[in-house]
Amino acid sequence: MQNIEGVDKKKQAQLLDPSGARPPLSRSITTTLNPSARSEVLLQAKKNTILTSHGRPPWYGEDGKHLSEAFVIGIAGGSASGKTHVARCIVQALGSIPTVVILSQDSFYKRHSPEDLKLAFANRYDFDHPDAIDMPLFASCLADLKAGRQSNIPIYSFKDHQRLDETKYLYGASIIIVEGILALHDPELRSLYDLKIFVQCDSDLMLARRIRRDVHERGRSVEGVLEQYLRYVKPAYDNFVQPTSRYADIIVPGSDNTVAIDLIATHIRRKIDDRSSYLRERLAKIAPRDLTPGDCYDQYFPNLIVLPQTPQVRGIFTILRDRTTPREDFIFFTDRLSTYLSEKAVEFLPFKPRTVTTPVGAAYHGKELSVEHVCGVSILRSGGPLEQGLRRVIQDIRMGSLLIQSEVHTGEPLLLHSMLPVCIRQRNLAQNSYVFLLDAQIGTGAAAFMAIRVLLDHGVPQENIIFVTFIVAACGGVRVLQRAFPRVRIVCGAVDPVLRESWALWDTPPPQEAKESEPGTPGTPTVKTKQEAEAEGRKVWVVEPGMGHIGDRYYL
Ligand SMILES: Nc1ncnc2c1ncn2[C@@H]1O[C@H](COP(=O)(O)OP(=O)(O)O)[C@@H](O)[C@H]1O
Ligand SMILES: Nc1ccn([C@@H]2O[C@H](COP(=O)(O)O)[C@@H](O)[C@H]2O)c(=O)n1
Repeated sequence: MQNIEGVDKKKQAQLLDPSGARPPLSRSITTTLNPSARSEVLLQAKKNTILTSHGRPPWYGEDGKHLSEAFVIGIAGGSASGKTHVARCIVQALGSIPTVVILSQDSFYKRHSPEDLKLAFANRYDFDHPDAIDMPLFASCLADLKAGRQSNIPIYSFKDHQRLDETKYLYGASIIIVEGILALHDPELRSLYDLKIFVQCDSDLMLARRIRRDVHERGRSVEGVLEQYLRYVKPAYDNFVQPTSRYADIIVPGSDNTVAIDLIATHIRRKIDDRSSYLRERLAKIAPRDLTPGDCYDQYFPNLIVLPQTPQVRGIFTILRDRTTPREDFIFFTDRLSTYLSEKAVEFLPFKPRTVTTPVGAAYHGKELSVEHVCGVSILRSGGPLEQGLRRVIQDIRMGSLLIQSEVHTGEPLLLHSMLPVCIRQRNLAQNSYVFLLDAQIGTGAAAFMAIRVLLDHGVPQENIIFVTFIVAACGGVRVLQRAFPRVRIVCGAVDPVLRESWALWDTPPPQEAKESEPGTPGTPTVKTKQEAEAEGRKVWVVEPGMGHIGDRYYL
């Protein structure tokens, strides 16, 4: 998932964070964009790029299953009738959108043979006939996206008349707008749409627009455009495109169409209900149980693996839990503990027999990893402190990340960004990949829940996911997590008894600073009333005894 694409990278970075620093981690991205800048960005929306304006709220329920499918709109109409324009205007009119993609039929032109290419460059290839489109691939990619799975769609070059070798990875859209001259032609495609639109436009206007666009953007000559138009485009429009207008729920004019677009946006907004529904709070409060480190975890958490509480482990935790521990010691012992946890986690990878010859000529019957793809994914920012340990245990491991941030006032998780390794992005690889998911602690379990759901959407099997974490709150969301995803293993360093709701202020100073400051001087934490904190702060769930904010203590 990408944020606000369709503008150049520099401008995008400025829009996301005017200071040029890393993306804001404790605020919703919407707050950094002024409305007119966002509106401009939405109108420039690139095709085949996921666009999000304020993060993706949970799209699944407590059982871990999808609550609903993406809402799909199919837009057909003649070439240059204004289909893309209508799609972009809908995106803009939707305003605050969770995640939306404009999927273009152009991506699904079939791969052409050298003979086809010769004809294409001589304007003698019929690109407007339904046979020119790979309809089964089009429908299967759309079905994947609609079901919330990732898809790797082809990239097409109009200048080369050819499908390129690379593909475009798409994931996470809750609204999909499909546009293309034959978007309403194929019955399988039609069955996937929740709303069908046909853009009706004068032929002269379409021709004039097409000449201008093809000359400026697609490297064509006026003569070539006219030849192709008369030979193929116009007849195909009359035979295949125009007749599909009968399937449309709404006919939109190809110009002066703002009223129609507003009506459509209102209709879509009504259909998209808010699905976040305070999942974090429910996870935190479901069947709380006061477990202590002495309890038998197996009974409640079949796949929770806790490090043996040896004096060494307890010693490391004592240093990490101590609020006076200086940062360099905190980093050192965090890295030690994360190495220890990673060693434990690697035990769950499959090994196969391997025999080697030792330097003295004897045979040694040992083991080697029998899995092709292993990677790590950190939940940012607090998963970062576990990376060093994993890298020590598996050299050169590919790492990805998921930026999951709490919504300011509800504390609900929002998926703001995902950067996943290729072995997860490609479904055929994901099915055989093992993934170490890293986060510092599991409190309510909301972020863990979302991250696991993302991996499952990509086809990673539950049994191949190993969640590595320092602390789990016994009475938090871990129970729901294990119930929803019983085969996901959770490797942790300790189980803490308490999880309580609290309000954190934006700029709470680190503990050492707070301790040294005199009351009333800058850096001293101010005691606020609940109302003041609510107005200024953000809702957080605190694990006790815990280790404090592990990401802040490690990085700041
Ligand atoms: N309602 C409209 N008002 C003004 N110009 C439009 C309108 N719809 C489309 N255009 C212009 O016509 C051209 C072709 O539109 P586009 O949406 O790309 O067509 P299509 O996707 O149907 O091929 C673009 O330059 C676009 O800006
Ligand atoms: N190599 C190609 C492939 C397609 N076309 C033309 O594109 C038109 C569809 O795209 P729109 O954006 O206009 O919907 C279609 O009419 C094809 O003739 C092409 O020229 N070259």
